[in-house]
Amino acid sequence: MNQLEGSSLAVVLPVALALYFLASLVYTAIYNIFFHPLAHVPGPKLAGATYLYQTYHCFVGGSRYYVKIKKLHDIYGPLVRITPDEVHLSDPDNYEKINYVGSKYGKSALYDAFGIGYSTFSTRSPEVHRIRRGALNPFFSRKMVLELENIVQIRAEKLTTLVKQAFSAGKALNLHYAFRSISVDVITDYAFGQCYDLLDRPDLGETFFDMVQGIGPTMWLFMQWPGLQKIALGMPPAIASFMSPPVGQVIQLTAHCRKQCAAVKEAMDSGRAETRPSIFQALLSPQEKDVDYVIPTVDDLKDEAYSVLAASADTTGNAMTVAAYKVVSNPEIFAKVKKELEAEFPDPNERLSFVRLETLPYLSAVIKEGLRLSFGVPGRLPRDVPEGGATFNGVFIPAGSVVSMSSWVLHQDPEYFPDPLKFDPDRWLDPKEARRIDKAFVPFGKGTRGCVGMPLAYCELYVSLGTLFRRFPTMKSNVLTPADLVYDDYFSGYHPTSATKFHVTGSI
Ligand code: HEM
Repeated sequence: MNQLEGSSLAVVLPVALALYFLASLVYTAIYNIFFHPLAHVPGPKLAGATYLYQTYHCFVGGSRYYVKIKKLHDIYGPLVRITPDEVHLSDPDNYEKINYVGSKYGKSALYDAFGIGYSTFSTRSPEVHRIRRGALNPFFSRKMVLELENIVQIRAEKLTTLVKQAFSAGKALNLHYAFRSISVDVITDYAFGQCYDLLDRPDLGETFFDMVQGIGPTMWLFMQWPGLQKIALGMPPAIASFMSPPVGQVIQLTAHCRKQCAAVKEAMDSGRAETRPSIFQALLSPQEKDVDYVIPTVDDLKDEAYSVLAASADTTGNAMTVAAYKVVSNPEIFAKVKKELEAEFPDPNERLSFVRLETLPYLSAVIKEGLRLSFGVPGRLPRDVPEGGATFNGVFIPAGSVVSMSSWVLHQDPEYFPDPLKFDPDRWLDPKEARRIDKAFVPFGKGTRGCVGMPLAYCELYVSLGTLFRRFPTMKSNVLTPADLVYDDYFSGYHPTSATKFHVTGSI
């Protein structure tokens, strides 16, 4: 081959590859729009044609595809095709058709993007999930939460100390981070038997939470291009951190979880007892398990630990932040909360027990509004349609397609929540109305795949908020704008890094 032929090949080859790529993109788009089994579902043509539409909204302007999806429902109705293979639903009547106990709807391929395939959270098959979830359930049951309530009470006392220290020094306390730290300290103490003690750090865990938030975008990246995940996570940590700090952080956090799991397994193998049963010990023990239960390896356990940590931190933190901010910044609501708490707990320094706090109707309504407007997981929860397909609002969706619903859409449905963005505890006070609107209230999901940590989350919310409101009745908050309270969706919702964080000031 002479030099001329070599150089023309160097030009022709990339052009040919580009043309091939373009042609296959056009071919796929035409197929998706006109011949795909979901071609009959309404929605923007571009969203049905290519995944790049979703990618654009997940990366540009914060990760806010969930906001766009709600707007698409206003245009297209209760079913919207949001990717070539996925239909988003907005009618609350459909929620329990998908999310019921014993549901045959498995989790979609999106869950592979988390890279924690063994975890109960990411397990896609309903059959395998039933066995894994069965092993996890007893550890997070209400009974167990009541037995281990002291773990939460210790953090409520620490929070009291932190507020007192800040107020007596004339300083503001950053509750945004303090609430998240409570959540991580509780779960690491409760489930791992080894507390991270973020509340004791001078930055209240800010660096830890910045790291967790930094991991977020990689999830969308791996979802869009799954091949990247194996390459990225297989890299030596130092190289990964150099090439992509967030991927380095994923590797670092998983390595940390793995180390904890290995230490417990080693202790169990050598017959050393833990001071208190941990989730690892429970999962490694064959007692009271399904006959098909397979004892997990250390790597499997690491997936479970990582998922429980990630699932609990910002979800609980967001709910506490929204509830507390809305109460403290609204004197009328704050006055009602204080009156109810003072009547039940005349001595502000007594321990406010979870079961007594739960009986207070107004505080309970405040917590429900906090959960409603913090949205739990704001984005969609995608599920594979099982064999036989399914019909939603008269539209048939074939098996193998993905259907999804989201709290962001349901929690703002005006038929259930008039003036939806108003923080209005009163809407929960009439028991008949509360039962009606409960249908569209899904912060924890529902059914078989609903949140396993719900009893623990409620305990944290009641005890931390009840204690704070009772002991600091004159505290004031800084002012947050809607832009400070919006979420970037990385499955958990994260306030943008540039957002002003929730602080309180006051005197003691
Ligand atoms: C206010 C706090 C919380 C909210 C709003 C929340 C919300 C949710 C939601 C919506 C799901 C369903 C996710 C899906 O379908 O993919 C879920 C699942 C899950 N949550 Fe939570 N969560 C909270 C706290 C916790 C805590 C404290 C834990 C700790 C144990 C936890 C552990 C889990 C796990 C392991 C799953 C997966 C369950 C399964 O697939 O069987 N969550 N959570």
